[in-house]
Amino acid sequence: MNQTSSTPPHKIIGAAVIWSEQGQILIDRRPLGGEMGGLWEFPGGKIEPGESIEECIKREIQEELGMVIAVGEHLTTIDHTYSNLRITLTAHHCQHLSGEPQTIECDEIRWVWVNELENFTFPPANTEIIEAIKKSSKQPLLDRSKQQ
Ligand SMILES: Nc1nc2c([nH]c(=O)n2[C@H]2C[C@H](O)[C@@H](COP(=O)(O)OP(=O)(O)OP(=O)(O)O)O2)c(=O)[nH]1
Ligand SMILES: [Mg+2]
Repeated sequence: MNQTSSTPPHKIIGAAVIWSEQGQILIDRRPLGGEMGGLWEFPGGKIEPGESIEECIKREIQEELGMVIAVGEHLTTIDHTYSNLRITLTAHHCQHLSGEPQTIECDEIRWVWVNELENFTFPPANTEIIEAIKKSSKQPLLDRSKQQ
C-alpha cells in the first residue's frame, strides 16, 4: 500500500581506486540516462554469487574499462541509503597493470589528482570515500614497493 515504507533493495558493490604510476586516480562518468547518469564514480559494480569483493572489483574493471588491475589494500566500506536503494560499497586501492582504459560501460574516463576530485560531481555516498582517500597514504602500493 505505502511503497515508501518498504525496505529498499540492497546492493553490495565493489569499487576500485585505481592509481597510475604518477599518482593519479581513475574516475569515470556514468552513462547519461541510466541510474545516477552523468555522475562521476570510482569504477565497479555489483558482487556476483560466490565472489569475493576483490574478485568482483577485478572483474568489473575488466568488463567496464578493459583494464587489468591488481587489487590492493582495503580503503573503506560505506553503507548508504538512497531514496530507493541501499548500497554497501567497499573500495580498495588498486594498481593499473595493463590495458588502456576504454569507455566500454561509461561515457568518459579521466585520470585526476586527489585535489582535483572536488571538481567532479559524485553520488552522495562518495563523500566518505573521497575523505578516506585524502586521509590514506597517497600511493600505498607504490610506497610499499619503494620501501623494499
Ligand atoms: N561503481 C560505483 N558505484 C557507485 C559509486 N557510488 C555510488 O553511489 N554507486 C552506486 C551507483 C549504483 O547504484 C551502484 C553501482 O552499481 P552499478 O550500476 O555500477 O552496478 P554494475 O556495474 O554491476 O552494473 P549493472 O549490472 O547494474 O548494469 O552503486 C561509485 O563510486 N562507484
Ligand atoms: Mg558499474
